[in-house]
Amino acid sequence: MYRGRRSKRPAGKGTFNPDAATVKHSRLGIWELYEEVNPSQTFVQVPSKFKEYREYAECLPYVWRMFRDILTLQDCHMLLVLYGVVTALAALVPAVSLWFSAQLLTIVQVAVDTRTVDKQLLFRIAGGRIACALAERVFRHLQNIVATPLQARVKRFYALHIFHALARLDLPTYEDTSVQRQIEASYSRSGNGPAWDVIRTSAGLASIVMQIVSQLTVLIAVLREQPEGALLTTIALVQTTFEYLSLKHMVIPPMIWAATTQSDDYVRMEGLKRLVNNSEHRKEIVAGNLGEYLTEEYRRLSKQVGDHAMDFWETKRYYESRAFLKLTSLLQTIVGEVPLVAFSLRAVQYPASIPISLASLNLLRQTVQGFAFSLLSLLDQSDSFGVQIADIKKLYEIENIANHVADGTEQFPVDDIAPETGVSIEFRNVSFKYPSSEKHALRNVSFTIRPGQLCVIVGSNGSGKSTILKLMTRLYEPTEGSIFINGKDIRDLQLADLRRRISVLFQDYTHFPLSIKDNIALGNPEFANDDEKIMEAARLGGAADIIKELPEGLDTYLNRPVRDYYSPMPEGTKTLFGRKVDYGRVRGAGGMKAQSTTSLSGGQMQRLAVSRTFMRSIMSDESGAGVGLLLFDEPSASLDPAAEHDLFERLRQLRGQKTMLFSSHRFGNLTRHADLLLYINNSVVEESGTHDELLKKDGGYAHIWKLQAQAFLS
Ligand SMILES: Nc1ncnc2c1ncn2[C@@H]1O[C@H](COP(=O)(O)OP(=O)(O)OP(=O)(O)O)[C@@H](O)[C@H]1O
Repeated sequence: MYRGRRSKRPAGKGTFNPDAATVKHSRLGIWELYEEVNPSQTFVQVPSKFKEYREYAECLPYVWRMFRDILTLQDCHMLLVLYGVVTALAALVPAVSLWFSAQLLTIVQVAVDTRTVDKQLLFRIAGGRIACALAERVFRHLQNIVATPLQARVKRFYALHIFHALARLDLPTYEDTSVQRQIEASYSRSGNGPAWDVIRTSAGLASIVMQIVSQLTVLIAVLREQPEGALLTTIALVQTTFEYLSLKHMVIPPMIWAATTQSDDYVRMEGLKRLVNNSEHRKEIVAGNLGEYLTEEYRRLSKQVGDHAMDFWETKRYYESRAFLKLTSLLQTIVGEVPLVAFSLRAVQYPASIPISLASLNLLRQTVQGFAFSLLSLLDQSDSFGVQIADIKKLYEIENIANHVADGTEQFPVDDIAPETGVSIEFRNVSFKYPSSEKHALRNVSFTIRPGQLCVIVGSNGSGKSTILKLMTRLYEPTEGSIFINGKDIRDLQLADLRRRISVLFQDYTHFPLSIKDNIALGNPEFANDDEKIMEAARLGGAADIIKELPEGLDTYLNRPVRDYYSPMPEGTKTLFGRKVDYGRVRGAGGMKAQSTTSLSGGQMQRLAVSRTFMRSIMSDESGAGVGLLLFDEPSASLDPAAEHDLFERLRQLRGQKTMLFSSHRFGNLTRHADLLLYINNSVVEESGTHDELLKKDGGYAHIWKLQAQAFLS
């Protein structure tokens, strides 16, 4: 029941502590369930409800804005009106149908009293009832027909809105958990988008109100002629309310809860299951001859855990089904029989009214049940409607999320500097901690790189090399100290200008889920359609030969974001729609992981990433954007020695007067030719100077250099 259903309201600020006194702990098999007991949920507290409604009221201007925005979309004006009209017509049908039922009842009553039937009237009324049933179907169908294009347009509009809001977020903002939650809320709970949810629920609420008013009108007319009406209505209302409440009690989970398992055996069992199901481990299972051992272990653990080896949802369902025979469900069964008992007692009291009361009983029960459910679901829907309109507020607010890294105001470069000239960089007492960490990644770092210099940062894993590069591009702000580029504090420069002057290849570069062409072209989108330039960048990055060998060349998707769908194919089918048939996906149906990527080696992927950097650094000169600083974080980590040599040669030839900075563990050609070496250890720059100077110093750099040199000599 919890599955796929988010809590009614997303958790707000604060923390959840499973050990707190307000948290109820229960053990379900191997699972420990912790539920926050919120007193305001058990008893409806008027002041808090009031506050809730006030909060919802604050969201109404956003809903108004939403409707205004939707009305500007193509044809949505007309579609919205049509949707409203069809919904209203559909809402009136039950009342008309009820009126016909009452007429039928009258005919039966007259027939009992007078033993005559007005046949014409009877047929007219029967026809009316059939027409009502048909009309209801037709209106629902029309509602769907109108809703489809309307929903598609609304969804498309807000998908773009969210896309834009997300695309402009910087790294620390995007990683911020409160921002993540806000983004999550702007997608809707139902998957249709919050805007469509609000339109549908508004129409639903209006429809319920119309149904209630129209049915009530007919009901009053019917009851006026029935002596037992008031009693039977009350009984039916009580019964329906009771059913509804016990259903609601079962369905709505507490808002905050968490479950975990302490069973190490179960955790290990699941681990083993994944190990054999996931194709990426297959090599090691086979080479390590692990098949038998794994089966034996799985058998042993499975026996140990026994019938409790169920995932959380299964366990939860099992325990819920055990609680079926609760007092409330027994009471519900008894209350269900009350109307018949009451009717029997009345029949004993007034035997003459038996036939007509029986008919009234059915009519009333049906109507009142429908009526009461409408009324109660109105209350329920108005609750979720509140949550939905609150989501609309969040949907609009995501466009106002302020980036943590504030934009500067100064243009860069100023006119007197030629775009192709390298820049100078100075770190002055820079310290930095990642937002999610208490530990310093850099501590009081100071150094200066002059224009056009080649600087190499060396140091062990985790010493802070990549962090220096991230701070230069202002992905993060220093916690203390300042960074200057051409003597200007980078915080004062316009971010777009600063980043245009820098080309960076991160160590943890990623391959975008786009074509190879896009992957390279996004280095400089200005030339996104210039295949010649893209291939030139690929050649410089050492990827041209790889691309030529791919059947789809530049248009190859390494990881296609949209998959093809097909049944298991006859064995001879090797390609479909011009692509290799992915048998992994067929295995996927059996729980195996699907492989849908064209695999390239780590080195080949790195060549593609380097090509993107070339696209940016070399091609941008022609566009006048002028990259003045090239940053490379371990650009050759996955390259073979020949490829590494070629890459550095090309970079040396092409860099001109640009300032270039590498981070590396490898000592060799690069460090020997560097104008400046920064030896960083444990977040601190311990040594700086040229290769010869640092060797003379005989410190940490010299020590590691000798270690690596020894490896070659011995
Ligand atoms: N996004 C992050 N959030 C929190 N801590 C981080 C993050 N990235 C890096 N760190 C931490 O900051 C420190 C410096 O990391 P950095 O990536 O700069 O090291 P590095 O010298 O480039 O290492 P390597 O040679 O392994 O690439 C490390 O202790 C690392 O664990």
